Parts: sequence; C-alpha cells; structure tokens
Amino acid sequence: MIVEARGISVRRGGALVVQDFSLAARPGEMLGLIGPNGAGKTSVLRALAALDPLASGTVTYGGRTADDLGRRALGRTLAYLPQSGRIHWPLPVEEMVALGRLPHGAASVDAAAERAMDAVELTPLRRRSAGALSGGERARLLLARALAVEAPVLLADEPVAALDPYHQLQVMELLRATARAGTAVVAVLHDLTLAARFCDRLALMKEGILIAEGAPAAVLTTDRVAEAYGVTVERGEFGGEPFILPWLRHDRAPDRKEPEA
Ligand SMILES: Nc1ncnc2c1ncn2[C@@H]1O[C@H](COP(=O)(O)OP(=O)(O)OP(=O)(O)O)[C@@H](O)[C@H]1O
Repeated sequence: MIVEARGISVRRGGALVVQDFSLAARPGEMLGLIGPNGAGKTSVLRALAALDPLASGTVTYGGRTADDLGRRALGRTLAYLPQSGRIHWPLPVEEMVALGRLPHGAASVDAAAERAMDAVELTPLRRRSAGALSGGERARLLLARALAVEAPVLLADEPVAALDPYHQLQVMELLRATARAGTAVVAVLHDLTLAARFCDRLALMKEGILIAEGAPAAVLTTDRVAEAYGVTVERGEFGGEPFILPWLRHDRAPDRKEPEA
C-alpha cells in the first residue's frame, strides 16, 4: 500500500515545524527519513501515522485518508514505532508483543506475535517483565510489537538509536526484509552509513523542509551533508557498499573539494 503525504504542514507550539512536505512510500520499499535534530522528522512520521492534525495538506493510505479508513482499519493499515518508547505496564514480553495483534482482534500470543518475537530474538525472554529489560531489549520489544501488526505500512522512529552494533544490523536487516516482503517501511535514522546501506531511497529534511530526495548516493553528497548537518564526512566503500563517517564539524574542517565520482 502506498502511503503518501501531499503538501503537508505541521504546526507545533505555534510554529510551522513541517512546511509543504510531499513524499510517497511504496510497498516493497525502505525509505529513510534523515536530517539534523529538530528538522521535523518525528513530526512528519507522526503525521504519516495520523497522530497529529495537519495545518494543511493530506496523507493518504492507498488513496484513502485516515477518516475514510476509520480507526479500526487504520490500526491494521499502519504500525508505528515511537522514538525511545517508554513501557508503562509491567506486562510480560510476550503479552506486550501480542498487543500488536489487537487491531486484528487477537488478544493472545498468536503465530504473528511469535514470528515478531523470534525476529528480534526476544523469545528466550518472553516471560520476563517488560519493565526488567535493558534499553536495547526494550527497543527491540517495541519493534516486535510493531512488527506483530503485520501492517502494510511500518513507520519506525529511530529504531536503532538504543542498539549495539550487532542489533543495529539485525534490526536494519529485519526492516529491509519486511520491506522486501511487500511493506512500505519509513524509518527515521541518524546513522548515515546505515541509511545509505539499507535504504532504497532517502528523504533529507532541514528546518521543516524536504531539501533532497532520491537514491542514497544522490542525496548524501558531501556538500549536501555539510549543508544539512554542518559536518564534513569521510566516505568509502566496502564490498561494493558505501560507508559515510561524520568526521569534523563543518566550521572546523579544512577547505576541500568533493572527490570526482
Ligand atoms: N510540543 C512541541 N511544542 C513546540 N515545539 C515542538 C514540540 N514538539 C516538537 N517541537 C519542535 O518542532 C521541531 C521539529 O521537531 P521533531 O521532533 O519533528 O524533529 P526531529 O527531526 O524528529 O528531531 P530529533 O532528530 O531531535 O528527534 C523542533 O524544532 C522541535 O523543537
């Protein structure tokens, strides 16, 4: 299912924090939403999840708005993984994951919940209270709950921020596999190497505006990263895949030209 934002603006605390933003995420595609702190990524993701009112523009799911779909259908259409989600109830891990099945009317741990728990390697901890997990385990639990929805649209806000390198790769592989299985995946990311390596397309925001969109190599030029983030990067390739390391804050970088492609 295509999720599409057309000319959306979002107001927070009186200010327009997203302005005239248009973007479509397609089934089978992993789309990375990137940009510096405060650029408006979470505001866009929340708008795509129909969590906040829009100041202008529309968001549609397969051509239908959230109102057209209604709450129940919307709950099956999209899964939303919030940024650094807190866990408020001391439920066992498996029951937390099973909450992802509520939109489907399943209240217990069914096959989809088992699949999701397995995918993030939390099955061994299934009876542990969610309140007794480490930060990274909790992040994977919340991802499992989102995966358990098995929705055609998955919106993930900084899904790897709390994770160690092994689990960062695990989660990025999992998100890409979820996309390949036909889901439209939108992930907010700060790690430019993970974004470049795992996303099919990137959307780069700065100050509430989409400043670039396209294939990772086309978006993450040295000049554009400098413009958006104020950093100079070192870049290279390993096994045919790019890596990009933020190296110096821009005001401290020596002058230099972008290498020829
Ligand atoms: N409740 C609020 N009231 C006023 N301003 C807000 C509110 N929530 C967010 N903002 C502002 O909106 C802007 C966009 O915030 P948003 O969380 O979307 O950015 P972000 O790109 O996700 O940032 P980060 O990378 O730091 O998570 C920021 O300037 C932020 O200060």
